[in-house]
Amino acid sequence: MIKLSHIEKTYDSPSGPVKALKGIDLEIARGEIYGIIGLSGAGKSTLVRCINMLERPTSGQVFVDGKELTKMSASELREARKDIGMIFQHFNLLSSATVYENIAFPLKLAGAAADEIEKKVQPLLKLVGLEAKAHQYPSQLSGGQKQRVGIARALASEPKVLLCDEATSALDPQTTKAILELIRDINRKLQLTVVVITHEMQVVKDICDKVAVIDKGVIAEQGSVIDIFTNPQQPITKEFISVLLSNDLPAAFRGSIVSQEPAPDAYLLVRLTFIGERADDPVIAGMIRNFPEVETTMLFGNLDQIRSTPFGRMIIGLTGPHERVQEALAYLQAKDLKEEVIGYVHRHDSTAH
Ligand SMILES: Nc1ncnc2c1ncn2[C@@H]1O[C@H](COP(=O)(O)OP(=O)(O)OP(=O)(O)O)[C@@H](O)[C@H]1O
Repeated sequence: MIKLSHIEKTYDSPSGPVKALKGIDLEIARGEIYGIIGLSGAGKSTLVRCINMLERPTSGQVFVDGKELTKMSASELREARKDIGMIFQHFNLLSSATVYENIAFPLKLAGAAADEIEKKVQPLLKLVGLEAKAHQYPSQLSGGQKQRVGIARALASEPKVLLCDEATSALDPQTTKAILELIRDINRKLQLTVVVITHEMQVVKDICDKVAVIDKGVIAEQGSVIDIFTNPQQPITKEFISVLLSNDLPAAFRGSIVSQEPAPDAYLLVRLTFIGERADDPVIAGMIRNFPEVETTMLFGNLDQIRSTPFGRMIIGLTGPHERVQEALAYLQAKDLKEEVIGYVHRHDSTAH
């Protein structure tokens, strides 16, 4: 649905050229919700603005729905942009217009008649849950309601693509959840392709099917959200994920020295990640049964979900004869899960006294 081919964007600034995008290749399939995550200044806004040509790339090609936007004339582009709706962090509503008028605005601009506008705006008001607010002004609305107006307005021209530029960054966590749910609902109902620009991994986790991590104008890593979450490759990706997944040691071990060498009475700490149906597998029970000489302590565990895929994380501690502990570890390694050896650590909490 969207194809970016070697996009570069260089801005001229008083202090010299700024290379905001340095060769971006990206493909987004129809109906997908695609996240683009990056730190401030990474180039996210530039990238999303290149998709609808609000910003013209310095070089490279942009295709939306098979049409190359980068070679269109201004009038062709105006037409093509009807396929691309956009919502913004600060909503960008007309303060002197009512909710109804804001939603109707793009239709009015396109020269639609009042009865045609009415026919389109009413269902949109219903879709975003603002029927009762049609005649209020933006100043009378909450942030979440303002973004609902932004979404309805973006959908008025029946686009195939919705671009969301930090659309929930100005909202509290609860309102963010509700708006993300609405976007996903719309994605399903209208088969809309959605691009979500964000600096928050939680947003990616809650709504996106795929994600690209952008860093200093290049794509550092991209893939399905579940793969990126469970097997991040780049340090920047790991950093984004670490905000959501605590990599702290369990309290009883925090502050202790982690060694890769076995030591008497030390626990071998192992972090396990279970994905999908494997999340229910009785792997630990099997290990305990097979290695009765190894004492297994469950130190941390949580079960989460990414889209509809269960995703479990656990830290266990193994103690016992060195050989047996190594065999137990090998047993885990042979199983279909991700394991990461943290190292040998001594407990320092009260239970050790
Ligand atoms: N109009 C402009 N003129 C000059 N430089 C610009 C312009 N717009 C953006 N830049 C620069 O391009 C780089 C990428 O900016 P961009 O706004 O795309 O990043 P971003 O990831 O969206 O960041 P943020 O989340 O802070 O908005 C930055 O170094 C920025 O300073």
